[in-house]
Amino acid sequence: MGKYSSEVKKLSVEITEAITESLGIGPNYISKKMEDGMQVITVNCYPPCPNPEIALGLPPHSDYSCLTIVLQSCPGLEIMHTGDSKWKQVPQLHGALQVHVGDHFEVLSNGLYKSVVHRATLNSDRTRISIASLHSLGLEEKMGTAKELVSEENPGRYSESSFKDFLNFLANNDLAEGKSFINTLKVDENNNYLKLASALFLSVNY
Ligand SMILES: O=C(O)CCC(=O)C(=O)O
Ligand SMILES: [Fe+2]
Repeated sequence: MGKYSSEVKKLSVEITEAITESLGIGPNYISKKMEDGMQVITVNCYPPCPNPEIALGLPPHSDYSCLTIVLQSCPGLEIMHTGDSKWKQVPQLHGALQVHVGDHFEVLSNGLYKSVVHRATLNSDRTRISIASLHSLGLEEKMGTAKELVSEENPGRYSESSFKDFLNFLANNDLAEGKSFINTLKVDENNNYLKLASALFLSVNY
């Protein structure tokens, strides 16, 4: 398990570098912070369920992390397809890892990367085990939107937050009731329109 954790940690830093490079802010934008950041590993065990269609292993949620790497023993992980809002099963490929973007990369990228809503379903005949490795900045380190991705025409859409802020959210909200951390970070769209309108108004007058 120790070897697995350190290998997925290295992988998370490499993926982080590819993501920030794809955003045009360079591969080293937060790679050091991720290297020094938090890694939380959850080992989930879902026993068989005689009526899997009326129960869930884990309710729909997105992870607070920057990114999450999942290894599953058999199918069960489903992701919400943003195009048609339908659940899609993540196929079981021997030894394959599922990587999904978490809330903090949605914030960093100002919404260019979307946090993946996912859930775990149950099987009728077998126990399912999954190992999820969640990678983020340090416990109290705030993740905000990269200032390079914010402009007057494209205002910041999220307020900053840390892993600790998420833990406080979790202490007061039930994910099973559909409460979503990322929704609490979204800056009021109307507020942004007002800012944009007043900026345009000022520049017209100027
Ligand atoms: O069991 C799974 O495949 C998903 C686990 C998960 O979403 C989590 O631990 O956050
Ligand atoms: Fe998750």
